[in-house]
Amino acid sequence: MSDGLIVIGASGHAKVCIELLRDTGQHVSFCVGGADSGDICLGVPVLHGDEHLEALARQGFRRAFVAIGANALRQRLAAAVRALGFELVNAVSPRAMVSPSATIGHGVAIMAGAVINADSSIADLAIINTAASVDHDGVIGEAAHIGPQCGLAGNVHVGPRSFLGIGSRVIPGVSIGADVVAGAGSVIISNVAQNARIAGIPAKTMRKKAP
Ligand SMILES: CC(=O)SCCNC(=O)CCNC(=O)[C@H](O)C(C)(C)COP(=O)(O)OP(=O)(O)OC[C@H]1O[C@@H](n2cnc3c(N)ncnc32)[C@H](O)[C@@H]1OP(=O)(O)O
Repeated sequence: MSDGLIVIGASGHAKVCIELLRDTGQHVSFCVGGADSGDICLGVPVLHGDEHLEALARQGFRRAFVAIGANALRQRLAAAVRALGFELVNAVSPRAMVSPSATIGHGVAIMAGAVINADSSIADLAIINTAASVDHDGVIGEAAHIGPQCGLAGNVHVGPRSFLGIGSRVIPGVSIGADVVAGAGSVIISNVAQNARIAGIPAKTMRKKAP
């Protein structure tokens, strides 16, 4: 069995995650990217195509991290990787502040400067991006992405696969459904239904594009 770690993805998000993993003393052996990925990602050799995962599992690799920004795709790939027998590790910056009473799932990324406060829960595959904060009793759903510099007040719930764009703000007690997209700088002051696309101050449903 190999101690080395496989990162799925070879993009900008993967670069940040590779550095987080290195910061915690972990060695990334290979990235698995798409056909159009480069050959090297931050010094890590890139294999092209998901079919390489099966071969890596046969070679004894057992630990993986899915570094894909797109939420639904990250969730699908994680299921495939787990089915091959890989364990999903976390990439948590030593420069993040994670409360000892918070619960953190598997395959989670928490970037530098992020703060996760008391009794919060961060589900599998969530991303808490650079300098974002999740205050007390927050609940972040599976494969959700809290963008850089977002500020979530206490008791905010974010559903699975939802994305809050950079610099969004959420007042206390708000519940955001699954698969929501909130534009950069949204100020969210009331509950949001699943699949909604919202933006603005205060955040409102975005106009549909003309066909
Ligand atoms: C480390 C990292 O990089 S992590 C990644 C962080 N990424 C982000 O934060 C991205 C956030 N993305 C956004 O805010 C995008 O604008 C989205 C997803 C909300 C919308 O993107 P699109 O679907 O392409 O919408 P589009 O650009 O066509 O805009 C549609 C309308 O919404 C408006 N709009 C778009 N974004 C916003 C916003 N954040 N706030 C207010 N209005 C907005 C546009 O002005 C446009 O208005 P109009 O119809 O009156 O002209």
